[in-house]
Amino acid sequence: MNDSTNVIDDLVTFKQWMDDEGIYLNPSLDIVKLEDYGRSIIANTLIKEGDVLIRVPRNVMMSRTGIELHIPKEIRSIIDSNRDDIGSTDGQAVYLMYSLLNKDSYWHQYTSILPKQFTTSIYFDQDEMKELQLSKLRYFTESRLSGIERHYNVIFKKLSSLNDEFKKKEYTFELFKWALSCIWSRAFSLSSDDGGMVPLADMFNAIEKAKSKVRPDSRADQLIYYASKDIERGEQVFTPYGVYKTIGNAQMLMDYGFAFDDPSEGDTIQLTLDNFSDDELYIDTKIDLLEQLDIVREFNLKRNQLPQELLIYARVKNLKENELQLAKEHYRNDDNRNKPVSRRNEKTALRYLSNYLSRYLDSYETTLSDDLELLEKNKEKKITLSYNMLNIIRIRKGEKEILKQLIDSFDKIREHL
Ligand SMILES: C[S@@+](CC[C@H](N)C(=O)[O-])C[C@H]1O[C@@H](n2cnc3c(N)ncnc32)[C@H](O)[C@@H]1O
Repeated sequence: MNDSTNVIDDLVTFKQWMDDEGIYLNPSLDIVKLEDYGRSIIANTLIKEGDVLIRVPRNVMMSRTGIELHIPKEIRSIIDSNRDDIGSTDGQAVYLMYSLLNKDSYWHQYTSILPKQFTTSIYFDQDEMKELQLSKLRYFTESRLSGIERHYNVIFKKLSSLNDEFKKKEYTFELFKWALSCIWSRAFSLSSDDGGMVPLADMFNAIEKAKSKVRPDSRADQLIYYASKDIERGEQVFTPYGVYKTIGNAQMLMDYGFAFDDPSEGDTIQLTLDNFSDDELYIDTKIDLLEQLDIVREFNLKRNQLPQELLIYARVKNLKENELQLAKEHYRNDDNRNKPVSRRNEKTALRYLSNYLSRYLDSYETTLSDDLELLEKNKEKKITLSYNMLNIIRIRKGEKEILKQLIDSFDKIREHL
C-alpha cells in the first residue's frame, strides 16, 4: 500500500552523517515509510533515464576498505586473528554490534537507524513455525537458529577473554541475532571476495530484476545507482535482490522477512527420498547404477522444470529383472542419461513419481485450494491474516503449486506414451 508517504523525520541525524561522509542522494528522491515495505525510496519528481540516483563512496561501506579505516585496530586484529572461529558474516555482525553500542564509533549513526525488528522466519513463534507445515523452511530456520546460538557461544567466549569491550553485558545473543539479520537482509556482494553493508543503498526495496529501473555500477572507489528508465513522480524505486540468481520465496522469507505474492522462478522444494528398503528387488544393481550416475536422494524441485535427476532415480528404482541388462547398456552412453530405458519402465517410473508426489502433497495439513481461499479472502478483506501468516501461506501455497504442476506433467507425459 503506497498510501502513507510520510517523509521520515527520525533520519535527520543520519542524513547529516550522509552529507558529511559524501553519500549522495538525488534530491528528487525521498526516503519515506510505507506500511507494506518499511522505509522506501520514492521519486518526488520525474527522474530521467541515466540520472544518478545515489552515489556511495567505498570507504563508508562496511566492507574491507571501510573496516580497515574505521574499526579500531585492537578490535579488528582480534577478529582477524581468530578467523577459524569467526567467519566473515559473523565478523561483520560483531562490527555492527560494536558500532551500535559505541556512540563515538564511525558507523553509529548508520547502525542506529537499522530496523529493530524483523519478520524473518527465525523470529517466528512456535505456532507460526507449525503453520509452515511440511515446508523445509521449517527445518532450515531451526538449523539457522541453532547455528546462530552455537556461533554466539564460541565467538563471545573467545572475544570476551581477549578484550574488555566484549565483556559488556550488551553483547547479548539477541543483539548478535539482530546483527546477523541486518546482514542477511541488507548486505551487498561488491566483488567476488568483498562485500558488506552499504548505507543508503540498502534503503531500496525489492522487485523482480526485469521490473527494476536501477542500473548499479560497482566501482573500486564507489557504488553508483543510475536510473535505467524514466521514473515517474510518486513512483517507488526498487532494486532486484539476489542479482546473480533468482531467490525463491522461502529463501526470501528466511533472509528478508517477506515473500512475494506472485510465484518466483527461484522457488524450490527440496525432496529427500527414503533409502531403498532391504526388500527392494535387485537392490545392488540399482544402487550401483545410481552411484554410477551420481544420483543422490536429494532433489530440488522447481517451477516449470521437469526434474531430470528425479526421473532417472524413478527409472532405476522401477527396473524389472529383464530390464537390468538393458539399463546397464543404456546408461553406458552419456547421451542416454535423460532418455527412457523402455516404454514400460517409463510408464511405471512416471506413475511411481505421480503417486509419490501426490502422497507428499496430501501430507500438508491444508490443501492448495484451502490456501488459495485464505489468500483470496485476505485480499478481499473478509479475513485479516497477520503479516507472518500471509507470508507463511504464500510459501506453502507455492510449494503445493510446484508439486501439483509436477504431478500433472508426469500424468500428461504418461498418457501420451
Ligand atoms: C535492504 S532493506 C530495504 C529497506 C527497508 N524497507 C528498511 O526499512 O530499511 C530490505 C528489507 O526491506 C523490506 N522489503 C524489501 N522489499 C520488500 C518487498 N518487495 N515487500 C515487502 N518488504 C520488502 C524487507 O523487510 C527487507 O528485509
